[in-house]
Amino acid sequence: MTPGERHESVLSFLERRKSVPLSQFRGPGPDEPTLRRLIGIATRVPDHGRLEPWRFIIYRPEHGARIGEALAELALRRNPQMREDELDRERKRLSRAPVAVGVVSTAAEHERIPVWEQFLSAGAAAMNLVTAATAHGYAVNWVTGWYSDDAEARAVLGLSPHERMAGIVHIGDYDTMVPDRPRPDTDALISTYGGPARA
Ligand SMILES: Cc1cc2nc3c(=O)[nH]c(=O)nc-3n(C[C@H](O)[C@H](O)[C@H](O)COP(=O)(O)O)c2cc1C
Repeated sequence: MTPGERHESVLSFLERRKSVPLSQFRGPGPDEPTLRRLIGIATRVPDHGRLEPWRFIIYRPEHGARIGEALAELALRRNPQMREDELDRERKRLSRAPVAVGVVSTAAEHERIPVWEQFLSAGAAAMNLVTAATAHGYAVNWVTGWYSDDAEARAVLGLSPHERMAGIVHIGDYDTMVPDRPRPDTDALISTYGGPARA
């Protein structure tokens, strides 16, 4: 990267990037070296204080099936009225894609760096993983769920009590381009501000 060097193909890619519905995922998805490269790119994010307040858990479908079973058991304990189709959804949560990567926020109180900023860095890492995997040609979808807000469920997913799941990034192959969803009206989101009015 040199000053002023323009990466037009990257800009054009970012203008078109979109997620693929999980129903369209198929194998084989990334092999281990490719996945590790993508996760390496995910770590290349702004990180105030260089705390590295994130880590990554790789869930392959064979492990995802076992974890899903435990999640379904827990979900049933939380809500004994759950229907069988809902339980089945829990069972399959981590085995719907060739690989799912848990982007874990390890944020902790720090004398100088707010926890909020550490959370944001984990979100940036998750987005970098989404972008990198999409750029590699994979189907990608960033999902969270009730398990992120449930301490026992987080333990089932391999998290320590103080950790939070920023997102589970599903990665696989796909065959069909999906239509884009409506995108925000950027002009409506942008303003300029010159400071408070003087009395
Ligand atoms: C933190 C976070 C959590 C999400 N969790 C879910 C989820 O649990 N279920 C879901 O269907 N979509 C979820 N999404 C949205 C999907 O990623 C969605 O497919 C995405 O917004 C599509 O937009 P894109 O095409 O710009 O990637 C989540 C998004 C974010 C940022």
